[in-house]
Amino acid sequence: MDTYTTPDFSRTIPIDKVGVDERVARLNKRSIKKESKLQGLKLALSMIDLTTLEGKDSEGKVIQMCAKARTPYAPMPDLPHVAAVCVYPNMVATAKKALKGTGINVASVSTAFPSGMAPRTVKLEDTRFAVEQGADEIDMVISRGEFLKGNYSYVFDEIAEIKDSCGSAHLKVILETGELETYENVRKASDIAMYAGADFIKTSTGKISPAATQPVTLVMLEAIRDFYRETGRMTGMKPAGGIRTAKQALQYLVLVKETLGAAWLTPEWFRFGASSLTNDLLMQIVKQKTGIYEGREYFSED
Ligand SMILES: O=C[C@H](O)COP(=O)(O)O
Repeated sequence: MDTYTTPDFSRTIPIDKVGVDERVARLNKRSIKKESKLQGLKLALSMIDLTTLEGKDSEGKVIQMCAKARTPYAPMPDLPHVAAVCVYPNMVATAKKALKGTGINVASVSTAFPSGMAPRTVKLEDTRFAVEQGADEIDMVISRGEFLKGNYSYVFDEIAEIKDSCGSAHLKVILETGELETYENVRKASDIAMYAGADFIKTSTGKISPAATQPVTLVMLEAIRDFYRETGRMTGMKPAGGIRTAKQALQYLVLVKETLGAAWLTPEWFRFGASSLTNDLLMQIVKQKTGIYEGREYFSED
């Protein structure tokens, strides 16, 4: 039984913005040596939620993306597969079928993604539909308008209700940090999501700018660390949107290791939400293994 008490969310935890930015800059200076770099690149590949969230998505595109998810680069069949594919609810069944027996999860966005501007009943139905279609993971958005009005109990209750409707599917809660205005709000939204039952907290939908940034991710990682100290419960982290290069991915892994420790450096606890990071990781992996840079044309579209 849980023995912790839910905090008073009207209290604001101050964040030292300069300190956060300086810590990120300092950690970005770490250089990663050859063998650890290869390991880091493969690890990052295994942590990707390979994503397509376009209004023009088709079954064909999703099937193609699932093939890439299973075998990121055919000439190196020993490379890890990605962690999950992330799609709209009406593409879940297609992805589930294409990934049968692979161990790759299907994540579905939900709750009137990306805006979240729909009644609660619609959001619950959206979630139940995705779960019925076979989603292993649900990526919901918080109600940013209610949050910014200070209606924290609304945001908390909504997350808790969506969590209930997920059944055994894991719940990722998207804060859409680019709309939250301050680091203090990012911290508060992280805490609300975790105390309401989030399995993961996620930065962004990828639909508005700025999407994931390293300072915002650090604020969220520190919230996860403090929540773990308080409750003993681990929560996963997913930066998403705008992460396109292997260099960025390795920098994120350093942030995780230094803030939460090695226990979080697995696909169970850390993901990258990305539509086009895979090929840059593959190019760098090939470079590390062979010394040769293959051109982008050698890698299939994500
Ligand atoms: O959750 C993932 C994002 O929607 C993907 O964003 P991206 O296209 O900038 O990689």
